[in-house]
Amino acid sequence: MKIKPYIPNDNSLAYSVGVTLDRFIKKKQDDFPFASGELSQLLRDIALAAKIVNRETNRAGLANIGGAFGQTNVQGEEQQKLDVIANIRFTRALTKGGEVCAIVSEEDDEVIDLQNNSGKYVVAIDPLDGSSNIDVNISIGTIFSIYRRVTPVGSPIQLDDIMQPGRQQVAAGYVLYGSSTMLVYTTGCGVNGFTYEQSLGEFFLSHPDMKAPSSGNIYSINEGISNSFSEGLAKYIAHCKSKNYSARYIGSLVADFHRNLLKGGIYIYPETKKNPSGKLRLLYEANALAYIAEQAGAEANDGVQRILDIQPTSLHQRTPLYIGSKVMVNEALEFISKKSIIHENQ
Ligand SMILES: O=P(O)(O)OC[C@H]1O[C@](O)(COP(=O)(O)O)[C@@H](O)[C@@H]1O
Ligand SMILES: [Mg+2]
Ligand SMILES: [Mg+2]
Repeated sequence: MKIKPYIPNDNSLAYSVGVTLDRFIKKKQDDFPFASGELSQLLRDIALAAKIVNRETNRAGLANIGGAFGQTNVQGEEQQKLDVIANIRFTRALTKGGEVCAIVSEEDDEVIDLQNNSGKYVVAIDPLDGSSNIDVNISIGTIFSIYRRVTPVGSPIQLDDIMQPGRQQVAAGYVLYGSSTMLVYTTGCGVNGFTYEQSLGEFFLSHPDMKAPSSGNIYSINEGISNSFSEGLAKYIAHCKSKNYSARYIGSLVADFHRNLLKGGIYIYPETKKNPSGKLRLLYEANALAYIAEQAGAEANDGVQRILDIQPTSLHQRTPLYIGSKVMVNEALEFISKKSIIHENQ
């Protein structure tokens, strides 16, 4: 009996489909000799829920799952049916996965204690980002942050497990339900993007080792709230216009962030009269994207400090957000800090 060594056949008839997310996670796990596989499983649980939510978003118009749910969440925002569906799907997947002890969700007033004290991880999640765009078929997303609990496994969860600054994330990412569906995440060793191949039901590595351009010519801000812009910010926006930068604003944070991460640009949601601390939420929007941004060579700031250094004090606290290409964020910060100082001295 003859035994022959396997020689990869790169015959174009059977082109390689690429690296699946599962295989990528496994390989990354092998890079960490002490890895126990729990974080890998947690990432798989998130990918599974993302596939289900992707299916729901794709058929939202058909299956009567578009539109309002008829309740408001703790932010006072009217919940969309898909907000609620996505919240159930992610919470269920994380519960069944068994790696998580607590969840902080945009759609739940309180911390969800999964009664699973053996769970090592805490997840903060925005199940459906860009809710105002659900019914008009514009890209929407999911945002997630993962922390290792700080109290001993087996003991009841404590506030310290939840109120961790963003720099303590062990993983973070987002799902973009757009013209294609992508999952982009980091575990602190760079950022990788995976595209969902619907017919195979698999995420495949499509954007390895993503790096943000250090600068760009895209600025993303809701100019409809310009009455609230500080003098410095108004000057910065005028500066962007004087440089003929392109204004791009989808109104879905994940989609605006993703575009700027690939092409170079800055996304700004400042403090406003309506939201003196900004609109976006620190624990399940800003922290995750800030971790991704920094891992891709970009930056994220609240106008004064690095987002990842903010010590959380409440579950649904908001923060101003200046995020994107390094040069552009620093330029914007210069404008806003300079103006306010001048203000004070006058
Ligand atoms: O309509 P506005 O005020 O510009 O706000 C848009 C921002 O609000 C959000 O929709 C808030 O997120 P949610 O949809 O998860 O509540 C962001 O995605 C988006 O960037
Ligand atoms: Mg959101
Ligand atoms: Mg949301």
